[in-house]
Amino acid sequence: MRLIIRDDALAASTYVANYIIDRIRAFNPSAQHPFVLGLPTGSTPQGVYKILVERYKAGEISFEHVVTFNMDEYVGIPRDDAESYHSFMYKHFFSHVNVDPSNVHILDGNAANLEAECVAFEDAIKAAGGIDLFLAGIGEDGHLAFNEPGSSLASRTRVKTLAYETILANSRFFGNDVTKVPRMALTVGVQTVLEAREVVVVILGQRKSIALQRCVEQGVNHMWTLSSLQLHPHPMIVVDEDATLELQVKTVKYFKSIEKIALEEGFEQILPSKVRTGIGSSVPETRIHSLDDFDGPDPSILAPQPTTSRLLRATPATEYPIRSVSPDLVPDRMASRIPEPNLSMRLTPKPELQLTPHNAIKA
Ligand SMILES: N[C@@H]1[C@@H](O)[C@H](O)[C@@H](COP(=O)(O)O)O[C@@H]1O
Repeated sequence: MRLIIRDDALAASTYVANYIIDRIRAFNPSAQHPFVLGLPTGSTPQGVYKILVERYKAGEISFEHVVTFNMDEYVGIPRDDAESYHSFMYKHFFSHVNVDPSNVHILDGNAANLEAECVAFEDAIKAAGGIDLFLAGIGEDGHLAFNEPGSSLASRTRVKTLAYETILANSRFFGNDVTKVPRMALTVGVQTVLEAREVVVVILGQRKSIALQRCVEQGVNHMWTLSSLQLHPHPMIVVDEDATLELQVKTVKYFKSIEKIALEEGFEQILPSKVRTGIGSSVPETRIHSLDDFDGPDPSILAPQPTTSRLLRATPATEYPIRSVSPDLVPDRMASRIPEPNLSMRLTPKPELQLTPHNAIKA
């Protein structure tokens, strides 16, 4: 995991926007081989969207061949409601850049069959070749998308009941009236996020600092679903100083030193090589089970998915660049490292030559 710490929200957002732009440019997307970007909503990513829009307007990046998948959407509020995630995305991003509307995928929280909508969303991700970079934010309880505490770490896109804390936190967008906040949402699952080739999470402000601490310094735990990122091969969390308030000083120092050394060595992040190089490289075969694959008696029950990414497993491990080869540890006995003693230098004389009271009298 990489944890990038910047002084403030603007610096953190700038880092993330530049990072996404660099990735898209390096990928060199085309209509046949578009860059697939997962996107979040919330107040946190607004700074990133603002910078992406500015850079687009300055002619520095094009989203023409970028396919997008949004993480989540409320159930039951009209698509054109000011607080729907459809409205959010068009207001903050899509209406300002050259994303092709047919490349935009946002879950429909008003679909007649919500479960079928979720299955179709997973299928659309699969058809697009999987997500290249999933950008995300988190809730104060460490939720990723709407994967609330207790969500299965093997979950996929589904209907989710919102935790009361989330309803309370999001009521600020609904005139601070908790009764106006939708109780349900459609959300990608934890496993859907983990299958992206790269995951970048932005965390800003003191109110997210406990969640960051739980997810970075403690173990993988379904009560803090962001912690599942520890299972991903290429996760990056970008934070401002305030978000680090609950971290140990040594954790902060460690991640800062890692970034410094990486920069000195001339690289920022090593990625799976072939899958990242865009045009000309083959996209690994994606095998994600869907309801169609299930031929048992009850199609609503899917076999548990493994926690490791099928997409990433599709790429042979040898295609991942290796930073350095660490020599194997050969266990040895400490004694073999100690030179043979020089007997003439012994501090304790030979016992037989030692003058004891007994042989002193004899002498
Ligand atoms: N479903 C979204 C999450 O994807 C988002 O990360 C979270 C935090 O939002 P904010 O950035 O406003 O704190 O809000 C909602 O719960």
